[in-house]
Amino acid sequence: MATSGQKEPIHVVITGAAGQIAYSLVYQICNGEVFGKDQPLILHLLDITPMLGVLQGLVMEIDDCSIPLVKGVVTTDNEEQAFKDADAVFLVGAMPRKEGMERKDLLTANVKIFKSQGTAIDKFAKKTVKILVVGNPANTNCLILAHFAPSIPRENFSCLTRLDHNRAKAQIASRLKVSPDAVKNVIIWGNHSATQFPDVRSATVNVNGTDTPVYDAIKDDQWLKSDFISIVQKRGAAVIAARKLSSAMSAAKASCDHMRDWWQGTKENEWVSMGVVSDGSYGVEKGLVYSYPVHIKNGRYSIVQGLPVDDWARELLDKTQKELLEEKTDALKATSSE
Ligand SMILES: NC(=O)C1=CN([C@@H]2O[C@H](COP(=O)(O)OP(=O)(O)OC[C@H]3O[C@@H](n4cnc5c(N)ncnc54)[C@H](O)[C@@H]3O)[C@@H](O)[C@H]2O)C=CC1
Ligand SMILES: O=C([O-])CC(=O)C(=O)O
Repeated sequence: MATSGQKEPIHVVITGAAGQIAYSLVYQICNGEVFGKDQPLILHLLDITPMLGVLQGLVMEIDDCSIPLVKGVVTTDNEEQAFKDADAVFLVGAMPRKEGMERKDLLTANVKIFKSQGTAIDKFAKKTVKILVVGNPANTNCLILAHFAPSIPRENFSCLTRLDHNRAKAQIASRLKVSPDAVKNVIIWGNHSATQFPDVRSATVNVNGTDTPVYDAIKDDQWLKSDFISIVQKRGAAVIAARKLSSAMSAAKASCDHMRDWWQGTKENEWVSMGVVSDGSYGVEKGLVYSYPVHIKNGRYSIVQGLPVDDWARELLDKTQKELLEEKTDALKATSSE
């Protein structure tokens, strides 16, 4: 029971808790950066049975951080125990890709995890649960999760494209030698894959106190329409080539940005990118998990409407949708054959 004046703890689930992203994620969640400095929480850490010993080490470290907001930690290899009464879920547990692979090469192995976890979330989580899928291929894993959790409202499902969003901001900021927080309203459209469309046609950058369109500030349309897009699309692969492991610190930071904004709201007149269940906006098939620009208020996102789509943009929006439709077919096939 919470003492008077203190909020009740919320139940926060992290899957793949023994892995590398989770190792960077746990502290940021526990210290109040995501759910608020006055929001106590109970952590539910799920991983597969052989990793339970590693989770014990993680719990020792959480204890040793001595963070007042942490009111309990549950470690488990059992999905019912993990998702019971969940308020917020970070689905990180899945195989990462190795050099030379595309994220969709992980589909057959990973999508089964999301069928099983969708079924468990449907039964055991709160109906208000906010779900973020990080494990790749993130959009299609999220689609499968939602498919197997029909009692959870569609707007409670999302996947991570905030890392791509942050990468796009960082590239623009570095080119203009300004701080990344001077760059606003970049968009990642579509799939968290090499077909995504990083779009800065509506983005602005604050230079000497004035918000200026990124295209006017950069003054190099050719770079913005080719190299910039390809750098952001292939950044994950570049990190793997250098580190021999996929992005973890930046993925954890982006996961926290995503959930914090969903929980606490976006700034007035600013949007962020989130993979969400499409309502048909921008000519995308209803039900696909597609990354859009979103505003968030009172814990609910709305897709930013009315942005211009010229022929060049239409082609890029359709190309990434086409890949998602192919992934959907493969994923439904892989999950129906059991
Ligand atoms: N959407 C995005 O922007 C990004 C997504 N990722 C993806 O995140 C996922 C995790 O990456 P890392 O932490 O680096 O991998 P990792 O291999 O270090 O950790 C994955 C963890 O998941 C666990 N796991 C496997 N099956 C599980 C199951 N059924 N239930 C619970 N846990 C399970 C593993 O035992 C392992 O501890 C990968 O699929 C990776 O590709 C990575 C970076 C960015
Ligand atoms: O590239 C990968 O496989 C990991 C990932 O999703 C990213 O870094 O964006």
